[in-house]
Amino acid sequence: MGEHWRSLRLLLRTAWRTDRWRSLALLLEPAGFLRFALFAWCLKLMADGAVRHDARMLAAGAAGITATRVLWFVGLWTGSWIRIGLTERVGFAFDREIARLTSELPGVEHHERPDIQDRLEMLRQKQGVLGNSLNTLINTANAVVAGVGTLVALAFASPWLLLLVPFALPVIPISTVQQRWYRDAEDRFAEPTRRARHLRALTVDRNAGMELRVFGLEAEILSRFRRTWRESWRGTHAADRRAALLNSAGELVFMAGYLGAVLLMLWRAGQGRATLGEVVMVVYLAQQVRGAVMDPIWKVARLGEALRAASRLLWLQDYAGGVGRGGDRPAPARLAEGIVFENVSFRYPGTGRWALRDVSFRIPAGSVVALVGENGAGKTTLVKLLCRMYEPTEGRILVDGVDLAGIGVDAWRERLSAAFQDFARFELTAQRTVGVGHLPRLDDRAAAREALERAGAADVLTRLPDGAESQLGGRWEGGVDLSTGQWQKLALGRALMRQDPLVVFLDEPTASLDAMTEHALFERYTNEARSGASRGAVTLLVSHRFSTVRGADLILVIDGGGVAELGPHHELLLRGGLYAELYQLQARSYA
Ligand SMILES: Nc1ncnc2c1ncn2[C@@H]1O[C@H](COP(=O)(O)OP(=O)(O)OP(=O)(O)O)[C@@H](O)[C@H]1O
Repeated sequence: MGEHWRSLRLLLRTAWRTDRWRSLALLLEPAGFLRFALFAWCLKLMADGAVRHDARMLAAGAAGITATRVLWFVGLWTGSWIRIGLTERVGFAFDREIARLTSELPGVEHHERPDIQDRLEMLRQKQGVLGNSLNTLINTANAVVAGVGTLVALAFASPWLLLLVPFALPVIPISTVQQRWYRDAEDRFAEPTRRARHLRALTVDRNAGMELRVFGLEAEILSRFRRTWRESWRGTHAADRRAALLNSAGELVFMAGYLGAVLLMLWRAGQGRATLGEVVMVVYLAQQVRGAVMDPIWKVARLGEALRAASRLLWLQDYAGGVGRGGDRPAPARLAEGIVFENVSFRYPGTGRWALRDVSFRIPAGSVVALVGENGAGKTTLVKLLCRMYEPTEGRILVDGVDLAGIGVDAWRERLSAAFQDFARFELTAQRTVGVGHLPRLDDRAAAREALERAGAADVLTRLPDGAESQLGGRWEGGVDLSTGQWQKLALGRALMRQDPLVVFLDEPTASLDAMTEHALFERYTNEARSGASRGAVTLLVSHRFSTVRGADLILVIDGGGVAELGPHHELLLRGGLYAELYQLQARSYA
């Protein structure tokens, strides 16, 4: 219940902050829902006026009916106008909040943990419900006012008629049970739903398109998509079927009560204890009783769905609020000693396996270090820890003797630069695709050109129709498609935009380039890094190409999540350990 109140407060607070005047105006709308009771009362006046040949009574009833209809139309028109405007704004406010929370999360845990992915997927699915939640809240208030008005009018005609209410009551347990079924189905089938979306995304993914065709996977993916989608809907369909059966049973019970109420009024009229007007009023109102009881309950159930969606947003707010952003120390202006890993161990959240175990080593200030090791050894994990995508499970990372955890995440990130194997394809102009590497110089033509030249990637611009101003991405008007290698070159240029990074990560950033180009690029990077040595900047390169790696000052060999060897190329060769073995294996295959 406490969670529901929090969700309701979130909803009202968002509406209030979004548009105060519209929020206030909306409070008036429920008052218009007394119209059912007023309408029935006017019908009674008309019928009694006709029987008694009382023209004034008849005219008052007719005028009342006309007035309630006119008021209803005016209220509906202005109410909808206000409501649509406010609902759109509130929906947008929620969309913006979700985007803000997910994009401002400091790490990538939410991208990589399946349980968080499931929750985010559910939130995404319910984004529409959440956007419409204010509408649902007002509908609920309207239904409650209409229901109470109808019941009061009935009691006024004959208190006995309130006996009809219990016939409509089975809807309460029915609705509670139905809600539980739907919620269980939602939670149980979140995983297949996410999988179905992934498969659907694969069918339209440009990168996957080639492989799907070469391997003849289209039919297989489609059939898996169909199966998974069906599986994901199985729970909801089963809940739908069971809900429909229960609703029919509830309907039968109410019909019995309604017939009883009409018979009671006819009997009373026969005894001369009720007027024709009262009979008409009851025939009209009695059929509203089910709505008077059920509508608020249904609307409350819908509101429950909206509140559950809001509670998922609250969960995201709590989750985002609970993720630390490090201490408040600034990043050092320069590195004097270097970076030390002190007994660092790391387990990805939600897994029982150590990705890194008791890792200790030192990267001297101003050095270029290559990370090598077999697939899954832990190289990228090490890079992620240094980028602060995750914090070590055990141990410490020291930057010039200061615990990295005590430095603010944002302050630290401002001093990093990186190019990754899974680089982003920012479909902006070529200038900005590079410029986002250092936002203050987003549109600085000279800076972007210089960064591209230093990355050996200036040729990409010369091949574009409008040079740096060319729009990238084939799906945009006049947009140009680039090859993977060209995209990668722009990503490399981006990594050189920041002027004074303390650490530069190159995590297989040249995987789409040939070995010669990679070698030449790395040499250039090494020179770059050494020119930054005055600030003590460190470059960390992850590569599987030993011809490239050998130029580094130090080579860190990772094996099974631990440090196997550390030293310069010639030393490691002489040592005849894992590095020497891997190096010679690759050299022989090249020969
Ligand atoms: N998000 C994740 N969640 C759980 N385990 C992960 C995650 N990412 C990596 N791992 C596991 O951590 C270990 C180290 O992975 P990592 O990506 O660091 O290897 P790597 O040396 O960079 O490999 P590669 O050369 O293939 O890129 C592997 O066993 C991998 O399965």
